Amino acid sequence: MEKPLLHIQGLTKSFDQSGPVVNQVGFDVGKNEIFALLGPSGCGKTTTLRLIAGFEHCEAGEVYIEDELVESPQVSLNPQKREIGFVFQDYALFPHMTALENVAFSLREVDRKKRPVLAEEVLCRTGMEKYKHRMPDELSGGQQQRVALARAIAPKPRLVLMDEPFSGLDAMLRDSTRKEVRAILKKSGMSAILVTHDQEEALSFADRIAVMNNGQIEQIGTPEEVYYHPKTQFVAQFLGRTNLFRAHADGTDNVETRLGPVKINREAEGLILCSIRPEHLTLERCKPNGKETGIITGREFRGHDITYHVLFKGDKYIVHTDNRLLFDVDEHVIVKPLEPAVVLNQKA
Ligand SMILES: Nc1ncnc2c1ncn2[C@@H]1O[C@H](COP(=O)(O)OP(=O)(O)OP(=O)(O)O)[C@@H](O)[C@H]1O
Repeated sequence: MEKPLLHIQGLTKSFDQSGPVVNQVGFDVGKNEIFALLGPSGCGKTTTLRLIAGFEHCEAGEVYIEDELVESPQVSLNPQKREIGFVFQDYALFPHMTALENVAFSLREVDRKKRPVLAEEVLCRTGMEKYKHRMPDELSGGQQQRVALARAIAPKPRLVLMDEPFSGLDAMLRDSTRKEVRAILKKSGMSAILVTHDQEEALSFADRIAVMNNGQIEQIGTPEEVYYHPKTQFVAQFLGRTNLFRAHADGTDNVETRLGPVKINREAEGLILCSIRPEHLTLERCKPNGKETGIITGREFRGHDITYHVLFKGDKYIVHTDNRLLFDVDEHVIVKPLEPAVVLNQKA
């Protein structure tokens, strides 16, 4: 495998006696890779980003950029020397400078005369050349964010760090800006780390995701891996809706459950906790048969798909179907798995 651009191991940081807020964090980011740190508020994402940037100092662990040690308890390379670009939630553009001046300002290392030409070229790449003479308050949120991105990538940093860059935008603009920013980063061959608490954003924006909880990484994988093959209950629940159930496994990849026999994604033994996504279950209409049938207790119609809430043999299930499977509340159904359930790791 090609050497990673960024390598982090055992990174640990505490602010006070209450224990580490970043605890033994380790991951790699490849060249041209977009990586996301995803987790709930307060789990340590921003602190991890600030440690990479050099705005905080760690008490244990190491950060390497292109094999250069930039952060450890003994080493703390000046943030400017790390060659990192930043994009924050509040854009942080200088209000008294035009878009072009904002971008040119980031090119302090470049000969003064060449700055406007280079700045214009980068604004062009982010589709903002038309607005180059506008002041930040004459631009929409999405446009300001694209100028902020142009400013971050203009000096050709080794890595771009983005902290909740889209959360100030409304839903429609957020989607389109996200797509554009991803395309710009990919076209420029940049590596980036996105910090977000929004799972949909991480799933659609990143090549790989690290799911963080309580200062630690619970799982690293592609969007498909973390969504469809969560390793822990936290990852299963944080990445979207899911159905959890316990079962006794007998060393095979089949378990007997109240749904009947269910396939699991690996051989297991003993009491196990499993997760199955709502879209991996389906419903079949049936005649009422006492406790053997389920009943639809609720439905959420969302146009292209429908989510049903089902009570089946005393357990509640969420089942997600396309809009051709129509049931009414109180109808009798049975719940059937379409895909194997995922066996979760359980903490001892
Ligand atoms: N300068 C600081 N001094 C003391 N505690 C801090 C400091 N910065 C962060 N913390 C604490 O560290 C923990 C992790 O914060 P951090 O900002 O890294 O989390 P986060 O996952 O980015 O959350 P959010 O999405 O809310 O920003 C929190 O409990 C926070 O209160």
